[in-house]
Amino acid sequence: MSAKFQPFTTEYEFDTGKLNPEGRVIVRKLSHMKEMYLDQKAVEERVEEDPLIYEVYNVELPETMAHIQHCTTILYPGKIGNEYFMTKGHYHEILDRAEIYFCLKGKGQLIMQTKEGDFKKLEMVPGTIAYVAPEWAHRTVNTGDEPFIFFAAYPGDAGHDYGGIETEGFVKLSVEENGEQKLIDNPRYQKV
Ligand SMILES: O=P(O)(O)OC[C@H]1O[C@](O)(CO)[C@@H](O)[C@@H]1O
Ligand SMILES: [Fe+2]
Repeated sequence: MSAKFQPFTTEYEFDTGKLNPEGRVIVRKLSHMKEMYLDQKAVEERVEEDPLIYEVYNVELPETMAHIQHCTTILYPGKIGNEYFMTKGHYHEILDRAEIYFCLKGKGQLIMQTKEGDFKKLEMVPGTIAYVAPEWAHRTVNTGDEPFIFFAAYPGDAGHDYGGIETEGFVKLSVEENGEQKLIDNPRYQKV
């Protein structure tokens, strides 16, 4: 009797950060996440141009606990107003599912929070392995001037819950002020 699922490899392309085969690709432009940036005037000014913010290359696997989802994310450099390009960010639908990030290129931040309002920021450069512990929502931010690329792996059944994050965002926002990166309180955030 043979196992139901066969082992396989996927190739990481060092120059682009893409996977081969590409798998399931998620493309997020500004128009897909307009309400997530604080400066809505800056959003309106940029939305016609609709900059590409990030792409995720997902190895296609069943969404069950038996599997380990894995993907690369290419988060482009840029800002909307003074807020750095970032991913949407999410809790896992099954809240206590963890995740591992491995930074491959560029530099950025991993910002995290719990439903109780705890907040944590980790800096990521090539070689950094970050552990997103169970119950922490996670978002990445590109604070550099080249693509920020990382590999992620997480339990197959974790799912994505964008709930409150789509409407009010994270506890803190990552912005540039006078040429310096800063975390500021998010005026829209309310503890659920
Ligand atoms: O789902 P979001 O928050 O838009 O961001 C995509 C992120 O989620 C993951 O696909 C998995 O949690 C990451 O690899 C990726 O960066
Ligand atoms: Fe996740």
